[in-house]
Amino acid sequence: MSEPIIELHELTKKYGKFTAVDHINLSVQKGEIFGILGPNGAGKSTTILMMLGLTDPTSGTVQVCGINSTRNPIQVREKVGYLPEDVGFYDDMTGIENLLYTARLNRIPEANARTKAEELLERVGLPVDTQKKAGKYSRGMRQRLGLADVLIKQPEVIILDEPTSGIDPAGVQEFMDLIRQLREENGLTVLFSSHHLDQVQQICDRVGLFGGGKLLAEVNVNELQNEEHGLENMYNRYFGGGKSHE
Ligand SMILES: Nc1ncnc2c1ncn2[C@@H]1O[C@H](COP(=O)(O)OP(=O)(O)OP(=O)(O)O)[C@@H](O)[C@H]1O
Repeated sequence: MSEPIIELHELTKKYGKFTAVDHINLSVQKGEIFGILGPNGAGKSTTILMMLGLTDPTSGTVQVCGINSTRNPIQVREKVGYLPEDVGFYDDMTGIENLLYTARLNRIPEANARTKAEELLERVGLPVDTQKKAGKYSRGMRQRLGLADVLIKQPEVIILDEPTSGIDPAGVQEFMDLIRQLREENGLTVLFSSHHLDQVQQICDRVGLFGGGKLLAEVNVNELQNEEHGLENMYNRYFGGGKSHE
């Protein structure tokens, strides 16, 4: 049975006379991996910011886990983990120290926090007892630590913005497998915003194509399964252009 966990209704954001997000209606179901695709300036980030309650809509509504993000931004952020493209850490602290810091901010009891942090480091494939400071981590290690940092508060929804950029191909594959496992084992709902069409096609159940502030189409990725570049062809039908969407 499907159960909507993210619901946008006529969601609109204007900056002066400019409409960045234009009457978007969308329903993402619990346990779905939903892709957000579109060219620069399509309104993807603004939509995500409204989901997180970090910017207010001009009109329309956004609900996540049944909570109105605009009216109750703090409650929403307790349920939603957000991994931005460039994660910020305390660079002079180790991975586990960073996780414990986030755990304290989220009022996770100290005793549980250490066990949880160690479990998560293992889960994302980072060494548990290293003295290496986060400032010395490679890009791929930072993304893995970012994912652990998002997961420590046990969110119901995670929003990943270009999570694989700068990671080598083997690392990308591991990262994607991990996301899928998290959905399967924990019933996590994932919003995956990326310009990498092949990754989106590989991991997502459905994809929303954003353009000019509008949700132009919702694509069921299963229906493209037999087409090697199915999503890319579909993207090009809407937005034109060549192979790269970096
Ligand atoms: N604070 C702001 N003030 C004015 N205009 C803004 C503001 N934030 C975003 N915009 C405009 O709104 C439009 C949508 O921006 P948004 O960042 O949501 O696009 P995006 O799809 O996330 O793009 P990208 O792929 O480049 O991240 C853009 O034209 C942008 O210039």
